[in-house]
Amino acid sequence: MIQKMVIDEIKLECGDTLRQVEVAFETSGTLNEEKTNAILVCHALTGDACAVGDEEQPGWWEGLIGPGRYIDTNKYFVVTSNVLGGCSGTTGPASLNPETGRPYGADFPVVTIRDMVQLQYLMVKRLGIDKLFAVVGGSMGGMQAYEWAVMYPEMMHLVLPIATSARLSAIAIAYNDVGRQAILSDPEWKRGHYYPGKGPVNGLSIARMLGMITYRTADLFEYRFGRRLKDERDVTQFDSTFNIESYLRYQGQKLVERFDANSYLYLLKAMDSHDIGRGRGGIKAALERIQARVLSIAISNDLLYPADHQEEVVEMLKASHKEVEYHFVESIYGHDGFLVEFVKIGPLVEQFIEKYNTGIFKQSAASR
Ligand SMILES: CC(=O)SCCNC(=O)CCNC(=O)[C@H](O)C(C)(C)COP(=O)(O)OP(=O)(O)OC[C@H]1O[C@@H](n2cnc3c(N)ncnc32)[C@H](O)[C@@H]1OP(=O)(O)O
Ligand SMILES: N[C@@H](CCO)C(=O)O
Repeated sequence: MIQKMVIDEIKLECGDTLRQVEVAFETSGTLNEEKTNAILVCHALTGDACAVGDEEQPGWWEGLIGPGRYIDTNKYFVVTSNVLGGCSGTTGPASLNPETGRPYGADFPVVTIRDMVQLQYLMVKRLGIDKLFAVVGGSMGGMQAYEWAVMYPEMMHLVLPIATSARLSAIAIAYNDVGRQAILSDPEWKRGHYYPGKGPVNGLSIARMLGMITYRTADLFEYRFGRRLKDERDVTQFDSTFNIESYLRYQGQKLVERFDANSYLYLLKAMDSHDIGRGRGGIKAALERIQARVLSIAISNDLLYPADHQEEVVEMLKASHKEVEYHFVESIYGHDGFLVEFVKIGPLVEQFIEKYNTGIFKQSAASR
């Protein structure tokens, strides 16, 4: 079940201060008496706080987390929150600005991955947790996991960045900008002040279509759709549609129904700004701060977060004598493998966290 808390204020990297910040979060499992069994899960671009879910709403990582699953909620207390700037319960551009009583729209301040993590830190502290057992996340969630380990090195024992990197690649920034331009050039964007209207749904839908191409692979599309047409029309007809086109359009429409275009723009910007070395003397210097043991997982054919970028970070961690484990997972999905390949990723996550849990936390009687 999704809960809410309000954080009085947060000072952002851009210099602005946000007040009365709402945070939507989900908890699963039981926090032990010593408050040592908490795992924070960070979500990707269009994710939300519903990672584990319940009977009413499936969670986007329910294949990985739950009772008796790879991250076992009979043992661990799992917390997930919607990110700052999001549109699923946490304060974002569609929220009411307490100073004007109107939605922020494009007046919402620029937020970074570091700002998201700072808000999560305030939430975790409010929950009475002084040290997390682990922080885990995929994609933009993995960016947050890296930032957690750098910003609050004493706050966790383990960090598990998956399908991500320490800095956003040029190709990912490039794709982000095409998505952004699709939204900005939609006349319904109205300079970001389109509420209570639906806003630039066409632009957002096109941005998602492009996004989906980057989250998957050519092999997957070839295997699933090939050159099959959606209906019996001949390919020489102007309005003939290939199955892959119909699939992408469907995915575009589906996102429009659950996501706010301004949030999409702000989260893309946050991803673009992601570089753990920014203002810290470079990535290697930033990694020096990390105290947690690291499990890094890369996925084959990840167009946005190529394995060699992740391997580069792993080598830097090793050179700094950090404890780090690295795995390369083969997947026809490419980047989105982190949302699908539970049978491959799950055992790696489980073995890593179970290897270190002895002595770090004692299972409370209630959770045995
Ligand atoms: C970490 C995060 O927070 S990210 C947020 C996670 N995102 C979500 O949970 C929502 C987005 N969902 C997804 O990205 C995917 O569903 C995943 C990754 C969870 C699973 O991927 P897949 O099993 O490959 O699903 P896929 O991408 O093929 O989509 C299937 C949908 O496409 C539809 N579809 C398939 N082929 C076609 C076609 N030719 N034409 C139109 N629609 C099609 C299916 O009917 C199905 O519809 P439904 O979603 O309404 O049931
Ligand atoms: N499917 C993921 C891709 C970005 O990691 C999402 O929609 O957030």
